[in-house]
Amino acid sequence: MTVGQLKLDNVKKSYGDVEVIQGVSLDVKHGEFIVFVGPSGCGKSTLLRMIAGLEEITAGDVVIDDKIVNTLPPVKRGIAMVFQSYALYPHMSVYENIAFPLRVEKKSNEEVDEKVRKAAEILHLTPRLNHRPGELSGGQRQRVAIGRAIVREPSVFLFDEPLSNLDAALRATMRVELTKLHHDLDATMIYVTHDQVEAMTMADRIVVLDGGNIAQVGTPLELYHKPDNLFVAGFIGNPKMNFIEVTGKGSDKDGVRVEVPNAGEFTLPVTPHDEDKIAGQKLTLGIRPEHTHLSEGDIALNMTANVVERLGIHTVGYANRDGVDEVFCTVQSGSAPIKAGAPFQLRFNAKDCHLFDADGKVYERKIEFKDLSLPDMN
Ligand SMILES: Nc1ncnc2c1ncn2[C@@H]1O[C@H](COP(=O)(O)OP(=O)(O)OP(=O)(O)O)[C@@H](O)[C@H]1O
Repeated sequence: MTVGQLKLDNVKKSYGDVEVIQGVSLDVKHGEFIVFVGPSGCGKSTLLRMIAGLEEITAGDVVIDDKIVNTLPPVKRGIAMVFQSYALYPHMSVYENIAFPLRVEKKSNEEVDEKVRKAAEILHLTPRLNHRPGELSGGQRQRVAIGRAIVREPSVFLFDEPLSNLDAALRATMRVELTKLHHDLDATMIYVTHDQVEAMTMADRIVVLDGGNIAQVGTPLELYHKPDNLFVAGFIGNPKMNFIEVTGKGSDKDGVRVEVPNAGEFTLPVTPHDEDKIAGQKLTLGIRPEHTHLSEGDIALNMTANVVERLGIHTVGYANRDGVDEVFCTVQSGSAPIKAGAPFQLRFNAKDCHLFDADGKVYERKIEFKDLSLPDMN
């Protein structure tokens, strides 16, 4: 049996009449780094707590290493959880904080010492073992909390927004450290965050949750380039994908014809899933900011820039479309010629567009984005 496998089989959770997890199924393989992401209230923490055994499940099964654990208490599930608040004991040394779960299990002093020192080495805490938590930085405290999880040698690590109390610079450093730790431990990790940069940079696969349902599961680049629906398209990517309401005109072998208000009719290279439901339908065109240009592109929109953010590596412009109630975002590298308050023409190509039906479901693109075929970084 391989350890570190997790399976969720149609798990549900209700509080009274409200179903906050509405039937989630997921297979996690040994060694995967899975990130649950989604807006506040979508059920990320509840799902994680159901896996941990901190929350009863209303229906379905949680299976860890081939064993249904629905009714097992947290300590018997082979998991270890790291929370946003480090929950360290202030009067104990770093050593004793890390040792704590082993002391509870009445392990011998030799075993405790071996495991604590090994964890401290992995986490670069060896020089701090005699310090109290109050003498450590936020990042170091979070590493102590992770050390306490490591010594238990769990099948699955669960993280609930572990970096959200840290400042931006420390978060970036800890992201890299956690990714390395995942690699060094070869452990299965489930990580909850509302920060999509954390999700994109750390995950092998991301689970996007929307209102207690899985909106899509995939590698970061799959979600970025092939979103299944409007929700995922709008959630993954910063700055966000631009959306324009368009009217369906029909379809042929080249794709779906749409009318873009104040710009004209264009054929987008996508495959309709329901040919009858195109003409006259309100559809949504999506275009990523980095696919917009100032000089080239089949589709041209007249805009007025309102805010220009110069970030050095690139410039982000926010603009209103003349005569249409939309705010557009564009990204250019180098020094962008658009100026706040000035009119300009924003252009993009039909081949770079995504198209979503009236229910928000994507029409499959006929052309794949190239970098989707990049080899996996792991
Ligand atoms: N004990 C509870 N009783 C009733 N409703 C609850 C309880 N715990 C959570 N909920 C509801 O369940 C839904 C999901 O909550 P959950 O904390 O899992 O969301 P989340 O995605 O982790 O959000 P956040 O990012 O804000 O932490 C929310 O609508 C919340 O109000």
